[in-house]
Formats: sequence, C-alpha cells, structure tokens
Amino acid sequence: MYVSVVLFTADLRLHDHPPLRAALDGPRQVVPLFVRDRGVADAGFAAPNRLAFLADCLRDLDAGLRERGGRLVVRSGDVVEEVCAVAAEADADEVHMAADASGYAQQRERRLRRALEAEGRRLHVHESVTTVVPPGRVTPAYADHFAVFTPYFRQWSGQRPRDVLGAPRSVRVPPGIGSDELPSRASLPGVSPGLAEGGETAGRRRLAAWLRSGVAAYADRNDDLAGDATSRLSPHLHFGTLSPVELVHRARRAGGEGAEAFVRQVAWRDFHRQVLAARPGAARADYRTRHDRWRSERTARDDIEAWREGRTGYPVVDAAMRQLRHEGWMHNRARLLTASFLTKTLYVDWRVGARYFLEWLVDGDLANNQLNWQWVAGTGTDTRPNRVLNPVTQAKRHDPDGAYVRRWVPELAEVAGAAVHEPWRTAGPDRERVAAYPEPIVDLAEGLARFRRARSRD
Ligand SMILES: Cc1cc2nc3c(=O)[nH]c(=O)nc-3n(C[C@H](O)[C@H](O)[C@H](O)COP(=O)(O)OP(=O)(O)OC[C@H]3O[C@@H](n4cnc5c(N)ncnc54)[C@H](O)[C@@H]3O)c2cc1C
Repeated sequence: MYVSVVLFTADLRLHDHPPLRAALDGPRQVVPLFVRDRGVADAGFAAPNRLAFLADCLRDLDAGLRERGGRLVVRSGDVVEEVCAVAAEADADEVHMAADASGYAQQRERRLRRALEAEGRRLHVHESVTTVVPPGRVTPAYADHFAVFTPYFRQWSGQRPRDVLGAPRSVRVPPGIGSDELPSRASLPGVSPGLAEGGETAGRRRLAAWLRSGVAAYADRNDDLAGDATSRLSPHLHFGTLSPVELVHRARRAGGEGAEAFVRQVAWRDFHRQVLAARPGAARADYRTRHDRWRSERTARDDIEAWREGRTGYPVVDAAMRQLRHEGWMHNRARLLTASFLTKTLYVDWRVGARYFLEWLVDGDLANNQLNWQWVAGTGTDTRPNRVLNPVTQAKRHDPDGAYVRRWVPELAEVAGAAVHEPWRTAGPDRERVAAYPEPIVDLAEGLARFRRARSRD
C-alpha cells in the first residue's frame, strides 16, 4: 500500500486542503501529522492565546478525521526529526505540506527536503496558506517582490484563484503509529478570558454568519470601533482553519461593495507574505530604514509599561490595549492607533510593540504583524513615514459616541458622549468623577515635536 504523510502546519482544516487532497489521490493510506515544533517555541512564538486556540484546532481536526475513519497523529520535538521518524514508522513514500513565507518556514522546508531525500522519500510542497500569489513566487517585472500594494493588488485581482477542493470522505491511517495526547486549552495558564473558540468547525460557522449578515456593510462600517463590524476571521486565517481561497471565492459570490472591500483587505495578507518570503529579515530589521534612534527601552520603560497596561491617559489607546489583553484580539483601527502612539508619540522602537502584540494576539502572525508595525512606524513598504495618527481626533471619528472606550475603560463609563475621548487632566471639569483614571503620560504636541526632531536628523 502506498503511504503518504501529510504535515499540517498553518492549514489546520479538512476543506480545501491541497496537501491532503494530493496525498489521498489514489488508493493510499495517509498519516495526518502535526508536530508541536520545538523551534517555534524556542523562537518565543508559543504565546498562551495562540496555544489555546491551537489546542482547539487540533482537537477539532482530530474529530473531523475520526468522522472519516482516521485520526490526527501529534508529535513534539524538532519538526524535521519528527516527520522523518513518522515517515519511517509508517514506511511512507512521500510527505506533503504547505509552503509558507517566513525565514523559519523556508528553512524548515529545505531541511525537511534534504533529510527525506537522504532516506529515499519525496517532499511535495503545495500552496495552501495563501490565495493567489504564493510566497516566493518571482514576478519578473518586480524583481523578487512587490513593495507597493496597489500594483500588487492589480496583479492579484487579475488572477483567478484555483478551484475550491472538497473535504475528503474517508481517510485511512496505517495502524500502530504512536501519538502524543492532544493538548487542551483548559490546562493552559495565562489565556485571555474572552478568547474566541478555535477549530475549523468554529471557523466555518463564523464565515457563514459573516457572509450572511456582516460582509455587505463592510465597506461602510469596517472602521467603526464599537460596531465590531469586521469579520474576526484573522485567527482562522492565521491557523488555516479557513482556506483563504475558499474565503475569497465565497465572498466574491456574495458580491457587492462590502465583499469587494473585504476581498481587497484579504489581499493585504498575501501582499505581506510575498514581501516576507523575499525579505525574511524584515521580521526583525527595518524594511526601509529611517535611521531612527528610538528612545531606549530603559529610558522609556514607564511609558512602555503604561502603554502595555492601558493606562496612558489617552482613552482610545487604553481601551484598545485592554481589549487586546481581554480578548487576545484588537480591531484594525485600534492596532493602527496604538502602534502610531507607541512609535510616533512615545518614539519607541516598533519592535517593542510588535513583540508585545505577538505575546497576546491570537492571530499574531509574523508577516502581518511585523510588516504592519513597520508600515505604521514608517520603516515598511508602501508607507507615509511621517504620518501620525492623533488618538483624540481618530477616536472622535471612529468611535463618535464613545461606546468603544466606555466598554473597555470602566473608569470612564459615566462620561457621556464624545467627551470621553479627551485625556483626563487634573484641572478638567469632570476630573472628580473619573479620579481613578490616570493622567496622560505625554503631551501630544510634545511627543510629536520629539518625533519630528528625531526624523529631521535624517
Ligand atoms: C500594528 C498592526 C499589527 C497587526 N498584526 C496582525 C497580526 O499579527 N495578524 C493579522 O492577521 N493581522 C494583523 N494586523 C492586520 C489587521 O489589523 C488584522 O488582520 C485585522 O484587524 C483582523 O481582524 P478581522 O479578521 O476582523 O479583519 P477583517 O477586516 O475582517 O479583514 C479580513 C482579513 O483580511 C486580512 N487583513 C485585514 N487587514 C489586514 C492588514 N492590514 N494586513 C494584513 N492582512 C489584513 C486578515 O487576514 C483579516 O482577517 C495588524 C495590523 C496592525 C496595524
């Protein structure tokens, strides 16, 4: 019997799964494998919220495989050693997996190919994580990648994504392959109380609800902080419990302005992946440096701590940072505001903020996080380096009646209307009512002047 191993990575689903479909093509047995990779933990990427979501995903994937006569094999350790060990145990002929963008993922693929070929086995790599332009795909007109979103999107829109693949009806796993126990979210410490449920079942439910009653209004409402009118599909896209190809097909089928705007936003995810695939170093270093001499972490320690804990005295910034800790997720507009506040008002290195986001975000994703941080800090692709988002005017525009701030900052719950967005100064008229709320840690004009002085040195 021909045996294949399917290594699940950032594609923890059964629907529209090219590696699984290829492995099942013909009379074959398959070992569906997930490795809890020591390399990912060593890189500091194993944060509690993502581990909890991942535990849900693995349990759901195992349940789906069992319904089809199979099961998920889970191993822990070095990914290459574990895949080779399982392939040897199962006497497998080949391994199938998805391509991905980060330097780590590219190195993993190279190591795995070498190790498997040394044992006479083949590695097949599929496009399962992106939608249209896959990581590492060279586009002759733009050397190795697109640095500007608009021409990228033009090319992206001109290509029809491949057809959606159905979930398999049955999966036959060879007997006797040992597996670790499946992890469970209940046993994990430090998880946000409002964390969403993981897994393909939850993801498909969310997608169906979004297409039914959310996407049509996306173009008008996606920046409405209190309305929560975005899809919240990002953790499902990050873990691959939803296929981006299926998502785009179904959104386009729904049609209309909202769906178009939504699909354009999904293309940003591919855009960042093709940048990271070509420039893996951009996960750590400036993509396009401005030679910033950021305040040192020691000098800015108190400001950084206030920002992390949501007590800067700027209500919308504090609301967003508290939402992050409570839910492990934050609205895109809030991510933009808080990142701008850290890098351009406090003048703190974008890496400090990016690291903190990765500690908490359930969708924390190297490509999207690091490159969005750089976009805001003005060191990234396609960016306006000196644009600063004023947290007060932005809050009045995107949370006009203050509902978002009042939801997350209970000290301000009694303050009516848009007045809630003003930083609460000692001399202010409502100060007594909001005595528990902190003084602003920085004067906006001073923060901006510091930023402009620093950038004008270039
Ligand atoms: C500083 C900063 C850090 C960020 N870190 C991450 C991160 O770690 N992981 C992450 O998935 N997104 C990140 N984003 C992008 C964006 O904020 C989130 O994708 C979005 O808020 C997720 O919510 P949603 O699924 O409701 O988005 P929707 O508005 O419903 O969009 C649908 C999907 O499109 C993609 N998308 C939307 N906006 C962007 C964008 N700007 N860049 C790339 N893809 C996008 C996401 O996959 C998202 O799920 C970051 C943005 C900023 C400004």
